[in-house]
Amino acid sequence: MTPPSDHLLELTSVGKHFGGVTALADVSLHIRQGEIYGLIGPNGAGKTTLFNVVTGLYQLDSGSFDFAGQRYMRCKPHLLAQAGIARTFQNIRLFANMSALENIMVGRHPRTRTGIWGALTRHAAARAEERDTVQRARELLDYVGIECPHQTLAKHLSYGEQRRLEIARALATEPKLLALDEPAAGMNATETVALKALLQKIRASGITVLLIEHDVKLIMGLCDRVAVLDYGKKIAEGVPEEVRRDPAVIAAYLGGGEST
Ligand SMILES: Nc1ncnc2c1ncn2[C@@H]1O[C@H](COP(=O)(O)OP(=O)(O)OP(=O)(O)O)[C@@H](O)[C@H]1O
Repeated sequence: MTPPSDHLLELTSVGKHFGGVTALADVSLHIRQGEIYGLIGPNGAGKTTLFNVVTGLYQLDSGSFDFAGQRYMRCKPHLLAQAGIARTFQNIRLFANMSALENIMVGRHPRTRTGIWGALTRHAAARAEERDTVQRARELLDYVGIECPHQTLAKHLSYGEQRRLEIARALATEPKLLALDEPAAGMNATETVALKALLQKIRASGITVLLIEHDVKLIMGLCDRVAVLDYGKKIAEGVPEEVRRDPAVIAAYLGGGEST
């Protein structure tokens, strides 16, 4: 099935189980080109599992997903990265002892052409590509608002800068879809405001964003549409105001102790 042209990602009846646990049950949703799509739900609702399915870390048990008009079944993470899906993780996963610049350069890998041989023999094409990689990494550091010297080790950046560096590394892959797993987790109010502005800038540049977030204020103020998962099922979807008032959503959060 070819999705309508503005559907960048389309999940159809996706199911995923771990032994007796149903992490995703018959989940169908689509994400439109150019929107910020929020995914919320109580702890254990299946949000990260959905991310892991669409980034190839987990294989789905049933259903299908299409990305940019192509069906992906049993696809490896690096192929999905090449297809244009980039992600960050719930816990920061930077190379702590590499510089901020080098962390971003690693992210360019899916888009480089000369490969390991070229790098080892250092022929002209490989040297030109490396210059481009460094240049693009510098631009991305500026783009996400990291102002420290580029050689600063990742571990010496502030918490908010480390989170933004992860986003820069994901952007280095030139994604069509940027999937962010709780990017505001642990941020203070000032850092969250800066993150919100960055995500708006990313959307304005034409990149579609899929966002898991427990900060409901951020989700409601930022997302074009929101889906709510509960016990692996999609219980609501719509514009933020609609979803906020949905009785099933209110019940799920009150029942789950309103962790968000
Ligand atoms: N690798 C795994 N092995 C076994 N069970 C898993 C695995 N990954 C997730 N689960 C289970 O699947 C369910 C959904 O988990 P998931 O991490 O996707 O939820 P979540 O909505 O992201 O939760 P949180 O907000 O706490 O991160 C949970 O019951 C979880 O224990």
